[in-house]
Parts: sequence; structure tokens; C-alpha cells
Amino acid sequence: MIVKIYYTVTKVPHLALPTLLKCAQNHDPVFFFHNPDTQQVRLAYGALAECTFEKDQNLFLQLKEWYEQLAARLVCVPAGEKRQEIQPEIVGGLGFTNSKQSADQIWGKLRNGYYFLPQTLIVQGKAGAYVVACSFRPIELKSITTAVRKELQAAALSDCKLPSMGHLKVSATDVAVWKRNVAHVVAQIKQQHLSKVVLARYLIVEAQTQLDPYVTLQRLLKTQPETYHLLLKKSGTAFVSATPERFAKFKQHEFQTAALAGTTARGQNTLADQRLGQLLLNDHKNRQEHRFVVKRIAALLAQQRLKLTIPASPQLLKNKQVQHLYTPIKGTGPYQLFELLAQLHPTPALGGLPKQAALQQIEKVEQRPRGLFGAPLGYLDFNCRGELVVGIRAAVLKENQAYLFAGAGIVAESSPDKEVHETHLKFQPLLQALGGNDE
Ligand SMILES: C=C(O[C@H]1C=CC=C(C(=O)O)[C@@H]1O)C(=O)O
Repeated sequence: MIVKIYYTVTKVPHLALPTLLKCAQNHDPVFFFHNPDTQQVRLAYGALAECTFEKDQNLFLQLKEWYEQLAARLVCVPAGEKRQEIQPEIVGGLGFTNSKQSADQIWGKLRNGYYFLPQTLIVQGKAGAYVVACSFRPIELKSITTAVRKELQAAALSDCKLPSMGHLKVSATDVAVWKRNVAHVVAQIKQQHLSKVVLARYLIVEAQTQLDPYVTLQRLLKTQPETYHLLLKKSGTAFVSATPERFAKFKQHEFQTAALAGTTARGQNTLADQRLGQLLLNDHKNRQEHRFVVKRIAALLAQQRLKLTIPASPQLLKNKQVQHLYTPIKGTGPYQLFELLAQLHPTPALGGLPKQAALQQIEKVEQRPRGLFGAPLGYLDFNCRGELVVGIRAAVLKENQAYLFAGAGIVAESSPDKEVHETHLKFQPLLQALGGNDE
């Protein structure tokens, strides 16, 4: 017998972001997603159903199977009040790669990714704030919504001040070893049929007290206003990201993605900043690194016979510490969502080119599994509308420890010193939000 899942949608008063985060604090699992362009925000908590990616099978296809089974079980209450815009969503993230080992020391149960159908989903945007409550028993929907309203009211009245930051001990994985790895990969690129490999570097941060993902996220909301803000927390492990990179935004007959690759610092003043931006736009190595990504994404979208809109040259996307080469890419027409996502991930902005050879290099050279670093995270409704971002400028927090991740695209012209500097800049958003100063 198929067990039905009932849901109801209720409008609630608009809330400040710190209030929403306060409301999430006593729940598990939790997902938070903020889009800086639309200012739309989602907070989801409590799992009615979970996808834990334990099978040794493509992660996107596992997600698709689970999603399709859920779709067949959803029933709107009251019947006939089905809103097209606001409805249940699945939320979470897929691992960078799949592994038979489903949990590890750093990532806990988030190792291969984790998606859930939330019992409570709050979506707040220009059209207002809504609670989507889900339950196996329609009779419970009213009490879930009432409990959410009460929690939101209590959170609005409580103190949302950020606590001061304690002392942090920051240890980098050996920089000399990482430089040797970059040099090794550059040599491989020159010798083999390999154009680009994105290598990640790690920092370990230790605090004297427990690190709070909600406080970290609130600081990121303040200090990185141009980026997405994301949290996925499950059983004491929290992934936090202030990523500038969209993986995909999609609806029926429209698929938007972007190439983000090629990086330089921000200048100390407007003139210096413009000069650095112009140098980046004209830099051969960075333009090549970027071109690989655009070409590969365009080829994959074209395979699905989508009609493409791609600007001829990249523009600059500026965050607080870095500026990037950025090309928005749009495809229109019918497409197979999960198949396309599976082909796209990881794009050469996080994996490399050719994909399989680059992934083999990454596995050989990097000592730790990437978990959710560089992985797609986001939400998806049951009309195939949703948005996924790439989990970069990110950290995983567990008790008083955090692991920070930063990667850089390595091509034949890369210099180890410059890549160390680039990853150093990419660590700063999370390092500062956690309260650390420098490496
Ligand atoms: C892998 C990361 O950045 C990617 C996104 C933008 C620019 C990149 C670059 O210039 O190498 C990377 O491809 C990271 O921030 O950890």
C-alpha cells in the first residue's frame, strides 16, 4: 500500500533572517538557502522522508528514483487548493562523488550527500512568507502549522545578537606539499591528455568552545552580501557555504547555469580594483581556464538539444575578497533534468577536463574525500523547478572543529605560489565568519 503524504500551505507574517535562523536552532535536520538576487529565502526542518545515498549508484539517479516515488504520494489539503507557486520541496545536497563508505570522520552522515522532504518548509520572498507543512496524517497539519507560528513569534521576541568570537587555532594542511601537488598536476597536464584539474586545499580550525553554524551563517549574511548563503545540518554535522556559484536554476523548458572560473583579488580602492578586474579579463591563463568551462557546459546543454544563450565574452563577478570571470548560460526547450545535472556535475570549474581523467587525478592527489565541497546543493519542487548551487567558500562544522575548503583551477600555465595565494583569499569568508584572522 502506498503511504500518502499530505501537505498544506499557509501564509505567515514576513520575518527577519536572524529570526528565521533562531527558529531553526532546536531542530534537526535543517536546511537554509538564501538567493542574493531575488532575496528569496528557505528554511526547512524535520525530515518526513530521507535520501541517504547508500547505494553504489549514480547520486543523481538515486535522487531521481526517490523524488519520483515521493511525487506519486503527495496530496494537497484542502483538495483543490493546490498552489502552483508554493508547494513541498526536497532540500539538501549530493556528495561531490559517491563512495561505498557512507560516513567518515569529517563529514559524518553528509559524506555522500543528504536530501530530505521537510516536515516544515518556510519560503519567504517578494510575494510573502509561507509555511508548507507535511505529514503522513492530514489531521496533524493544523497543529504543525500552529507550532511553527508559535516558534516564529517566540524567535521574533528573543535576542538575536551575535556573540563575540572566541580564540581560534588555525592549522593549514602542509602548504609545501600542496605546492608540490600543483607542480605535479601541471606536469601531468603537459604530458597527458589533460587540460585542467581543480585541486582543493584544507584548513583545520579549532575553537575553545562549540562552533555555532547559525552564528557563522549570520556573519556570512552580513559580510558576504553578494553570495548565496547555505546551511545543511544533520546529526551534529553542519555544512555552511557563502558560494557565489550557481550550478543550475531550472523550470519547465528553461535551464540556467553559469561558468565561474578565473580569479583575482579585489583592489584596495576603486581604481586598483578596476585595474585588477581588467587584468583578469585580459589574462591568457585565466581566460583559458574559463573557456574550458564555458565550452564543456555549452556542449552538454547542446547534447540535450537546448537552444543556448551565451554571451561572447565573460564579465566580472565581484565578491568581498575575490573577483571572478563569469559567463551566464541559458538553455531553452525540453530536457531531462536529472540526466543533465548528472552530466554537468562536476563542471570543469570544480573537477577538470576531461572529467574522468581529472577526477582520477583529484582522487590520487587529495588526501581527504570532498564530501559536500564542490557539490550541488539546493531545493527542488515536484514540478521540476528548483535551484542548486556549488558548495564552495565553505566549511564543515562539528563541535569545536571546522574544516575549510578552497580549490583552484590548475592549467598548464599555473604557478604553485599564485594558486596558494588564490586559495588563501578563498578561505577568508569562512575563516572570518568563524572568527579566525589568518593562516
Ligand atoms: C574551487 C573554487 O572556485 C572555483 C570557482 C570560481 C573560480 C575558480 C578558479 O578560478 O579556480 C574555481 O573554479 C573554490 O572557491 O574553492
